[in-house]
Amino acid sequence: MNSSETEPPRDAAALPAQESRLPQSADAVDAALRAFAAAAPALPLAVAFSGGADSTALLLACAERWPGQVRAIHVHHGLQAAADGFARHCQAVCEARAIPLKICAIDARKAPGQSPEDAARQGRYEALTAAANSPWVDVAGLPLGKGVRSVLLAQHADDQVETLLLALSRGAGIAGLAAMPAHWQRAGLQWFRPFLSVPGQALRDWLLQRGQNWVEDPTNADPSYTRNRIRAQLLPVLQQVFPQFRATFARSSAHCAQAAGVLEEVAVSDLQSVGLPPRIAALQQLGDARLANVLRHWLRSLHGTTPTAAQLSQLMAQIRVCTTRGHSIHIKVGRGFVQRRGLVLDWYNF
Ligand SMILES: Nc1ncnc2c1ncn2[C@@H]1O[C@H](COP(=O)(O)OP(=O)(O)OP(=O)(O)O)[C@@H](O)[C@H]1O
Repeated sequence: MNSSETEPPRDAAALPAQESRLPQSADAVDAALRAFAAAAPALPLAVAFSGGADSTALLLACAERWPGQVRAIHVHHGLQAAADGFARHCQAVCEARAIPLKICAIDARKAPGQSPEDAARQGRYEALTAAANSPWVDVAGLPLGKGVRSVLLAQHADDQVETLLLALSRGAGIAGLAAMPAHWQRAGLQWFRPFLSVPGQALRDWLLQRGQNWVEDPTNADPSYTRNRIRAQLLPVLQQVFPQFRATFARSSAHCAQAAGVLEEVAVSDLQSVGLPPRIAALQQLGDARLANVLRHWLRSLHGTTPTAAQLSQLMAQIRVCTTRGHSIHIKVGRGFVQRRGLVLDWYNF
């Protein structure tokens, strides 16, 4: 969810006629949940519950499938006036179904150089991790034991397409075009996105079928966010020109995810051979693509920084011409500098 003013929860009964149609696409929700259940996620699980349509559908679908094994975590960003209303809505949904809920208030102020969305996302992951890992009580306040083992996020097929288009617009490489993973592990938890194959409209249809309301984040309609412009302007055109775009774009992202895995393996092995810190003579033995790959990996995995395309190509050019003892290298890269120290490259920042 992004920011700003409030809107009352939407009631299925009060929706305009055209939104009340119930196409077969709601079946996509059940199919996705069946596929997710077949992967036997570790229980109990928690759904990251914003109160919006997507996570409301995920929470209810999971609660139906795993009664008594599902919890909800709502992060109160405090960023917009509507935040109290979102939290109240989450409370009401969970109380009605006896789903244990934790509401975590965070102060998602951005650090210098960070976007407000990144600050909110980072704060949200930290809060979700802490809430998931700490003890739970049921709705009557009785202990339910230690933390949950899996956390579920409700991003869907349209979100995945938006992520891919945003990556393309930045000129991202293979790892960026892989878009969002459906499963990963972090901080002792399994994280899942079970709805990545489900169109956003199917989730809304599924909720309407059940007469379940949700909160509409007013910032989702704010055209100053690129993601919102993609949703409002680009996706309808894609739908007309490439009706299967959700599935085919997802397939491309899956190919990229696989290729990114191979590149990572090659980078790990090349970094082992060039050594730490990387030896210049060993780097010079690599072809351009592998040199770029291993330098990116070195900078990201060891120094937590990503070079721009221009910085990387400048660094590579310097490595190539570094053939004399007196040749110095000192280049701004990401959040720091790469410099030559004798036979090796060093990275430092202030
Ligand atoms: N305030 C929040 N508290 C808990 N989980 C959240 C919160 N905001 C987002 N999430 C989780 O992260 C996912 C992606 O968030 P994003 O902001 O992209 O979507 P959203 O518009 O909030 O989705 P939804 O329709 O579920 O509200 C959500 O589907 C939800 O699972």
